[in-house]
Amino acid sequence: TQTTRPQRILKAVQKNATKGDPDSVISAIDHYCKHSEWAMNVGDEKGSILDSVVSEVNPSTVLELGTYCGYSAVRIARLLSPGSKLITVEFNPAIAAIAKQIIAYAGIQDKVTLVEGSSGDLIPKMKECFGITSFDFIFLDHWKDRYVPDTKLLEECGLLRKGTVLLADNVICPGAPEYLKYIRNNRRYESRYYPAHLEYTKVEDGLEKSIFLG
Ligand SMILES: O=C(NCCCCc1cc2ccncc2s1)c1cc(-c2ccc(F)cc2)cc(O)c1O
Ligand SMILES: [Mg+2]
Repeated sequence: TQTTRPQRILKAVQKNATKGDPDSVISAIDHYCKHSEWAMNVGDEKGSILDSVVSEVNPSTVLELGTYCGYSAVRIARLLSPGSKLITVEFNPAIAAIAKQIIAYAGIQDKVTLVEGSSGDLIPKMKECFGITSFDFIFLDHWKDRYVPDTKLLEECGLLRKGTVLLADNVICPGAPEYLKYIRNNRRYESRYYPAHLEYTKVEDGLEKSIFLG
């Protein structure tokens, strides 16, 4: 019977990466998606920008919206200091099951909590469920039309603090025009665009970094 793309990505990790070595997991996924089949991981070009922003912020609490196969969760968690936590939200249970295995294979499962469900339902429960007061860093990589409502929800739930950094993937392709309009015209945020390309392609894309000013 036919396997799914996430299952094939997990197989490539198990075949080509070294257990407990996050960098080899990242390389194995990028190699597979460059040479075998495209997949919607943030990829190596935008991933390097993600790395630099995470390293600069050095966050203790991270929220990722949109786990997919766990590629960006591994990228982020491998850079976190001991005691820091990444909470990552995935909508699709079958995909979440693969991501959990890839995160475990990389050996960074102690830093990552993968939650299944929709961001709109889960964000209001973050404080009570995970004892989070606020997030230091948020990576938006889920449904592009959820970027604005979920940013507003994070504000309303008091999950942003002065200096919280939001980094949004795909603001050009597939695109998040309402998000760019919202965040760039909002005096409570200081935003900067990082031009790049859609993962594993020459198509224009980029990341929008926004600092919440309180
Ligand atoms: O849709 C994308 N990513 C979201 C997947 C949706 C997963 C979730 C939705 C949801 C809702 C509520 N709460 C939790 C979640 S988790 C996505 C798509 C492309 C792309 C680009 C060009 C193409 F031709 C075709 C696809 C590239 C990317 O980098 C992406 O991130
Ligand atoms: Mg993306």
